[in-house]
Amino acid sequence: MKAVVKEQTLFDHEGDTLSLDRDVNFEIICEEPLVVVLKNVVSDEECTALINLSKDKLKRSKIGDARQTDEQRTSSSMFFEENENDLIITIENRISNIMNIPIAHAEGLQILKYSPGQEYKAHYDFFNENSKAASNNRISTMVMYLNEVTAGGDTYFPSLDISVSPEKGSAVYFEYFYNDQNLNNLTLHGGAPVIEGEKWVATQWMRKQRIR
Ligand SMILES: O=C(O)CCC(=O)C(=O)O
Ligand SMILES: [Fe+2]
Repeated sequence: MKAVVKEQTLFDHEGDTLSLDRDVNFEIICEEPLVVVLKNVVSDEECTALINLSKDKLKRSKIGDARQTDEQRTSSSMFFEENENDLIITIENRISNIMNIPIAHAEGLQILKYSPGQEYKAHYDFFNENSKAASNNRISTMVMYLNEVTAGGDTYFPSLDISVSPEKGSAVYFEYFYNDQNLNNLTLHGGAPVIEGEKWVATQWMRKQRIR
């Protein structure tokens, strides 16, 4: 019989609560690759502030090394600068604690807005091994939901048969820094089309090495 050896994970928290500047509750919904749903990550006030600070700066989202627009991703988005303001500093520090990765490895926080019919088709967050960006590749993601979506907009993982419904202040975390590339590939995921209402999310991507 082949022994099942579990790989080490980045998210290394025990129990079901993280006592940070607020109490964040979490539940592991897949062990390998690790997928975690977290509640109470972002307060109502922070959700509102993130939306208000970004709404006049949104542009049609781009993807890939060439930064082109594509039907793959029809949302609008923007990035905050690192340490852009006190709110961003507070949230980045909380995220860094949750993701268990120093803030120096964090890309700027991205805000995404989807209107009805808009989606982000299934994709990997890590860069293709042949791309330039892969030399300091992404290793983990946390998607935070900033509003209540009336209908649709789930984050889905087709290879894992998992789907997470957006809930204001909650988040989904996953990582893809496994030695076994099959595990990384299982983190294929997408944002399902919004059916009614808007969907606002903040995405944090972490890199293997520092980028700031
Ligand atoms: O909108 C979602 O549910 C997923 C977003 C996402 O996959 C990303 O920002 O990389
Ligand atoms: Fe993604």
